Amino acid sequence: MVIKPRVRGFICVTAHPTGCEVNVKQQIDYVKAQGPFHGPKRVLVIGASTGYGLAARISAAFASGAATVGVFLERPGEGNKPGTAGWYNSAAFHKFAEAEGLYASSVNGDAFSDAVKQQTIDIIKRDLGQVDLVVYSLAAPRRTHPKTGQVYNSTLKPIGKTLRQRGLDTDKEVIKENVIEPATEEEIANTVAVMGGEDWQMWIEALDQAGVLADGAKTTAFTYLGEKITHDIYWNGTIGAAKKDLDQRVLKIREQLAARGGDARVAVLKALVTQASSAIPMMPLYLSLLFKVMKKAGTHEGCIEQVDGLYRDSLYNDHPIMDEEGRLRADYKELAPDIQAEVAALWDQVTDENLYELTDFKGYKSDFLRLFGFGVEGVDYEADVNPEVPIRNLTQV
Ligand SMILES: NC(=O)c1ccc[n+]([C@@H]2O[C@H](COP(=O)([O-])OP(=O)(O)OC[C@H]3O[C@@H](n4cnc5c(N)ncnc54)[C@H](O)[C@@H]3O)[C@@H](O)[C@H]2O)c1
Repeated sequence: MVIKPRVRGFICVTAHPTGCEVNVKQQIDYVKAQGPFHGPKRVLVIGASTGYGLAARISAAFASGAATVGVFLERPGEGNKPGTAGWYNSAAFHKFAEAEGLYASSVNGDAFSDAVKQQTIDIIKRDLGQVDLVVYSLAAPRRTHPKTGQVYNSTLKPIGKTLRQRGLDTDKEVIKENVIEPATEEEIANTVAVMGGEDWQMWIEALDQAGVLADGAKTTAFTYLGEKITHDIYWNGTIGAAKKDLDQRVLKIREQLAARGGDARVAVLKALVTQASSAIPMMPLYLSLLFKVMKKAGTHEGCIEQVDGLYRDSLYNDHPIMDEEGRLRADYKELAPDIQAEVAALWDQVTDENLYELTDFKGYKSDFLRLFGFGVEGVDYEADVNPEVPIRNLTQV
């Protein structure tokens, strides 16, 4: 069948297998071009199919030669219905890894569940014995608590005040004002339950108890801090409350791993177009402006540059880039004062008419479509493709 993009708000409901494969290949080529680094050899990535988690898996495998186990929640193509981008990315990852003799195994299922944790532990025990790095890169809208069965939904709302903020309607391509009412206490708690650190901690505890964490094992979970422009909706909002929970929980996890020479760190990454971030109000406008300013400054980076840099400059570097809170920082180019000042100065000047001139909305849209394998150079989108693409060595839970 011929697969075309079908965009519904901040999601594209179709994905292109060939485009996704080329995207993965380009990321592999990027990390190889940086040369090998002395990193982890056995890696578990939770949230490994798209965005930052996929980049973490690619860099570990193709630049550090690691065997990888990936956990994700994706849907395969069936009949005339395309699968999700994360499915096709993972199929491509497995194919390229196998071609180079790199071990890869994946688990498709709910990472919050006990069943997926157990299955992952069984695979590690059977095939790798232990892992020396666990990357936690989940971004999920809801979580079923494994012990109580309670379902929590996360929200993206300010805390303590109504937020009126400019934003971009990406469908109609017009500037609009978003008015978002403050979150209730329950909404805050629910968002922390989904995107906070409890599940990360549960993973590390389960892995440790099962004896599959090697001596010296490290773990990292990703966060975003941002600057003034994004603070109301992000750092000081519901999602920020969840991210602050990571900062608390990491202390306990660090203590646990440090006892055997390991370490746990929250890593701060820059804002980018991913399936998770496009759902955040005002992010499309912020990102369009940020891309414009960072591209002009020559400091623009994507997921793979960020994460590959995080490994080399911090996670596997004797002199990591670390802030006073003990977080690893890969976001410093975004937060550079001149970059933020320019974005802030342009913020109120953007209109429907000058959108394409003042901002890099063109780049935003193209990055968004690329997430789903569309608009990728060299791909023939008129050609027939089979939406059913198998992932080798996949365990379905
Ligand atoms: N995108 C950004 O701008 C940005 C910036 C800084 C930090 N981060 C952080 O990076 C992390 C990853 O975000 P992303 O933007 O790469 O997101 P993403 O949407 O691209 O990836 C999310 C991953 O989680 C998996 N997933 C979701 N629900 C799952 C479930 N129930 N069980 C198993 N897997 C599940 C998906 O399959 C996918 O692999 C998040 O913690 C996010 O807050 C993102």
